[in-house]
Amino acid sequence: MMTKLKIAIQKSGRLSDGSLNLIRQCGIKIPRMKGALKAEASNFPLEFLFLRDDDIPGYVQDGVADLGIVGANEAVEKDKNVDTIHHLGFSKCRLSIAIPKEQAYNGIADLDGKSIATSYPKILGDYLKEQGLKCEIHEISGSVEIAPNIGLADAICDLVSTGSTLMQNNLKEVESIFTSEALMIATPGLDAEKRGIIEQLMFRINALQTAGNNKYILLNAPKKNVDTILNLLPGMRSPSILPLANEEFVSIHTVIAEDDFWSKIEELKAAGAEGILVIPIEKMIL
Ligand SMILES: Nc1ncnc2c1ncn2[C@@H]1O[C@H](COP(=O)(O)OP(=O)(O)OP(=O)(O)O)[C@@H](O)[C@H]1O
Ligand SMILES: O=P(O)(O)OC[C@H]1O[C@H](OP(=O)(O)OP(=O)(O)O)[C@H](O)[C@@H]1O
Ligand SMILES: [Mg+2]
Repeated sequence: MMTKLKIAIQKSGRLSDGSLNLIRQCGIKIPRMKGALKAEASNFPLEFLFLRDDDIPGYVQDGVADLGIVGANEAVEKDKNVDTIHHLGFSKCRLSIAIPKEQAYNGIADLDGKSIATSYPKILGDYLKEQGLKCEIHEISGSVEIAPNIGLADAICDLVSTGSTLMQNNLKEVESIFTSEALMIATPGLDAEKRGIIEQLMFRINALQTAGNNKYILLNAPKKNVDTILNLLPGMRSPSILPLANEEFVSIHTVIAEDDFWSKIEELKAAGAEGILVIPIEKMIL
C-alpha cells in the first residue's frame, strides 16, 4: 500500500481557513464531507484529521498524525516533543496581558501579587518567572476577557489580534509576552518515505510563500535612463528589456520584493518610469 502522510488541522476556528487554503493553493484536492473528521486528498498522498487545535501537538508527538498545523502559542504551551518545520505566516496574533482600562499602569512591577486569568499557564508562568514576579494564575479554557469583569481575576493574559475583544470588554493591553503564527509541526524521526512526502509538500508551500512576497512589475522607461532604473530594480536574475513602438522608450519586466517596490517607487518615477503595472505572482520556484 502506498504510504500516506497524516496531517492534523483545526476542525473549525481561527486556523481552519488558512490551513485549508494553504493546502488547496498547493494544488491538493480535499474532498470534504460535511461533519466528517477524516478525509483523503484525491491527488496527493495526504490524509487529513480535523481536530481541536489543543490536541494537535500531542497527536503529532505521539505519531497519531505525522504533521500538524497549529499556532506557535499552542505548540509552546503544550510543550510536546515535536519538530517545527515551517513558519506559515497566517493566524498571526500575540499573547498579551491586559488590565481594566481605568486602572493606572506604570510598568510590569504593578502586576506583582495580582491574579491573572489565562488559557496559557505555561507561557505566562515562564514569563512571570523570568520577570521575577509572583502572581496567581487562574487557568480557564475560554472567554478569558470576561474574568476581570466578573471578579475572577485582576488581569488576563490572552490572544490579541486587532484588540477589539479587549476594547469590547473594557480592557487595555499592557504587556505583549509572545508573538504567534501558524506553524507546521512534525513527529520527530519520521521514516525516509514520509520525509520524502513532506519535502514535496514543503516544495509547494515554499513556492507559494516566495510568490506571495514578490510581485511581477512592468514599466515603460526612457531608454536614456535604463541603467538608473535597472539599478533600482534588483531582478530575480536579470530584468527583461523589450523594445516599444516609440524608440525612445523600452518596457522593463522584472520580479521584485513587494517591500522593495514601495521603497523604490518615488525614485522610479523620478527616473522617468511610467505605466507601472504590479502583478501578483501565484507560484514562484527559484
Ligand atoms: N484573533 C486572532 N487572530 C489571529 N489568530 C488567532 C486569533 N485568535 C487565535 N488565533 C490563532 O488561532 C488559533 C486557534 O484559535 P481559535 O480561537 O480558533 O481556538 P480555539 O477556540 O481554541 O479552537 P478549538 O475549538 O479548535 O480548540 C490560536 O491558538 C492562535 O494561534
Ligand atoms: O484582538 P481580536 O482581533 O479581538 O482577537 C482576539 C480574540 O480572538 C480569539 O478568540 P476567538 O474570536 O477566536 O474566539 P474563541 O474565544 O471562541 O476562541 C482570542 O481568544 C481573543 O479573544
Ligand atoms: Mg483550542
